[in-house]
Amino acid sequence: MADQFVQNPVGAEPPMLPVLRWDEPPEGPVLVLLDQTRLPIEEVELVCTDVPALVRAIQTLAVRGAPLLGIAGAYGVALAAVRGYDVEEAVGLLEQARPTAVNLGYGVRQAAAAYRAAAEKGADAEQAGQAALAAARGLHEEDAAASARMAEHGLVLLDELLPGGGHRILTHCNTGALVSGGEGTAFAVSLAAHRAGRLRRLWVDETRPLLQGARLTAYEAARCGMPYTLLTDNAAGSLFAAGEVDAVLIGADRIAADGSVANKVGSYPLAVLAKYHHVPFIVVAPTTTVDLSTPDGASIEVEQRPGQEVTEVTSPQMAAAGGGGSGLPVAPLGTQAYNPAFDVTPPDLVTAIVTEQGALSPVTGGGIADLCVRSRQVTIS
Ligand SMILES: CSC[C@H]1O[C@H](OP(=O)(O)O)[C@H](O)[C@@H]1O
Repeated sequence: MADQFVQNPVGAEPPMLPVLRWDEPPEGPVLVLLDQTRLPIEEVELVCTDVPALVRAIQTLAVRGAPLLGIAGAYGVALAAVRGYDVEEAVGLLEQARPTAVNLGYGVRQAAAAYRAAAEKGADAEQAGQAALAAARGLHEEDAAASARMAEHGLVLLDELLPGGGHRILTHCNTGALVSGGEGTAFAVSLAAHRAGRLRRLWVDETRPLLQGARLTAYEAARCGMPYTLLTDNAAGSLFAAGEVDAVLIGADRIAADGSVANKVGSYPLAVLAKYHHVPFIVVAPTTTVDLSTPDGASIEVEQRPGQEVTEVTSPQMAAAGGGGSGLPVAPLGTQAYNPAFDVTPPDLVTAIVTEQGALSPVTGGGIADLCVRSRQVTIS
């Protein structure tokens, strides 16, 4: 099966992934997603014609990753509006679809605000729907631009922190084009290093239990012809001990006002390892991931996911092959499992946060709030 997807030669530059697009076929507007649960074996499109379908796609991680969730949420409001569904009901469903990534609520609120503003000015439903769609398209374009700027700022920081050429970068989960309107967040920095001839190795954590690293980051790195090696999450420590990691690059789902970072579970242990081994731990995220209304890490709601994701190994291909459930048990039936989707890294373990506005230390660099004021003119209460 793996030969359905052949690794590209080093240096390859494939077309952008069709991660998410708005389409208007004769039967009505739709949101078309690349179904990330089917990757890397199959590249399958998922067509959402209504908000419940999009909510299911978000909750099953067919579409995922903080910045992309914001974009999808905004398009979801537009989909409800142009198809004549209850927009306020759609806003509620979308905002609640997943709790941790602040971008989702931000994108939904941006599109909803555009819809309401148009309606208040006398626009009819179609015109107000188009206003929501324009807001979604704007968010999509802004995120693509932010991705490019984060890649630039991140590579400059890597070169400053790691003079002397080939960087060996450890990454966790997936932070590439599959989470973005552009080429991603942390992955985009690694890709920029690769394009500049300064990526010696990309160490890819598999990222149990949903394997975003093995299934998605390896897929993206292979497409781009990057020198990557997959590892089990519990092998990361031995890489640090062997001196094989020059920097850790990860994304974020929510950054609190004190610089605490919520990200895929397993990020916090990497931050502790990085601190112990004096390795830079760098978070790469757009300012839409910063939530100044969340004061600290303890205030971030961490999504708890079904224990079945831990006690079974599953894939859509297994489900399609038939049989009982879609999963292969790896624990006794009835086993209870602890399955937080994220963990929180305190600011003192974060070397730098790179956004589209630049890089700063959350502890010594003037604080994340200062960075966001410059970028989005947010008011600090
Ligand atoms: C840069 S956003 C990517 C971020 O989202 C992932 O979570 P999930 O796969 O559950 O959506 C993970 O936390 C990544 O770092």
